[in-house]
Amino acid sequence: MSNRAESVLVGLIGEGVMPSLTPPMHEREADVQGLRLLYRPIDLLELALPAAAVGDLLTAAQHMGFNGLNITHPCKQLVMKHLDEISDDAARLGAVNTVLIQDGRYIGHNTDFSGFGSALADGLPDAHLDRVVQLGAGGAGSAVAYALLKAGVKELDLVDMDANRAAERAAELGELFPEASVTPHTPNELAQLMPRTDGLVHCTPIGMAAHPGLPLDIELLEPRHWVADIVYRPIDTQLVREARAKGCAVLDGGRMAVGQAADAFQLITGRVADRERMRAHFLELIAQEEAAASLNGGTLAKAAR
Ligand SMILES: NC(=O)C1=CN([C@@H]2O[C@H](COP(=O)(O)OP(=O)(O)OC[C@H]3O[C@@H](n4cnc5c(N)ncnc54)[C@H](O)[C@@H]3O)[C@@H](O)[C@H]2O)C=CC1
Ligand SMILES: O=C1C[C@@](O)(C(=O)O)C[C@@H](O)[C@@H]1O
Repeated sequence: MSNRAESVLVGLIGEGVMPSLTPPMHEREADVQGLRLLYRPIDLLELALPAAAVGDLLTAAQHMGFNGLNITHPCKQLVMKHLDEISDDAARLGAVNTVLIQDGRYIGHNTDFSGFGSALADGLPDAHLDRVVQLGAGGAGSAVAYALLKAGVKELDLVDMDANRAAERAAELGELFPEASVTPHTPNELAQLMPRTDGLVHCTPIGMAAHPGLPLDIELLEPRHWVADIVYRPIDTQLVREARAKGCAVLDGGRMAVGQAADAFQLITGRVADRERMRAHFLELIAQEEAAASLNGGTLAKAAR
């Protein structure tokens, strides 16, 4: 038996979270550090609960002695009205993916943006950040764009096939970062944008096992560009492979997945996670998944993200 101060109980609330690699990443890191930590997925689909149940689940988690929660699709905005305190960045970004339960209070943070930010700094330390093209302005893309602007990107070209979404996100981000220029575009403008950019960040689902292929004409990529993909199932997406073959400096999507987990681990446990050790474990898990999928004829697509 142990209490909240002696061991750590964490959950992940969202739809389709059973295949998530975040629980094993936290548990392994805690094991190595000699910390007793259990991390359970709480899947709204399995429980047949609507996204609006997130508030009741927070209360239940508090009653049951949870120390913290990760929150994912479709609850990252919905959860905010149930919180007692929200970090400045999460409030500005308008999304929470980590909730600490402390002294009966709920405190929200966002480690998607901080995880991408540290991934970029660690994985592409020499990347020029004056001008960046970002493809995809959805949920994850919003956190990534926020991180890019915080990292000092001066001109961010936000490209999405949904022109309204690109325009809305660009306007929101432009207000948050008035010193930068954030411009919305559609994919048919990429031929004009790529020759002017330092790097490309990819945040659409293209390249996932369920959506194979390339998100842009690969001829537009030059060896001087750096490329960051956030898709990590598979870890070597076609974009990652072809960018590497061209000689581009490349960041794979696993870096962000590990970054968000490492930052949440630190917030929840108060201990610093060893990111390289966590990444090595993450790559092991992905390799196991990819090997199992190739035995089953490519059903990696079943994994949610
Ligand atoms: N590395 C990590 O930690 C994470 C990675 N992901 C990856 O990021 C991908 C995107 O996730 P979300 O932003 O949550 O999805 P989302 O569905 O909220 O957004 C995707 C956006 O891409 C746009 N889009 C789709 N196809 C496009 C194309 N061909 N050209 C231009 N725009 C296009 C859509 O209009 C939409 O705005 C996921 O599929 C997943 O693979 C997601 C979350 C975390
Ligand atoms: O969106 C994501 C992905 C995630 O849900 C996962 O399954 O790894 C974990 C969340 O913390 C993060 O915000």
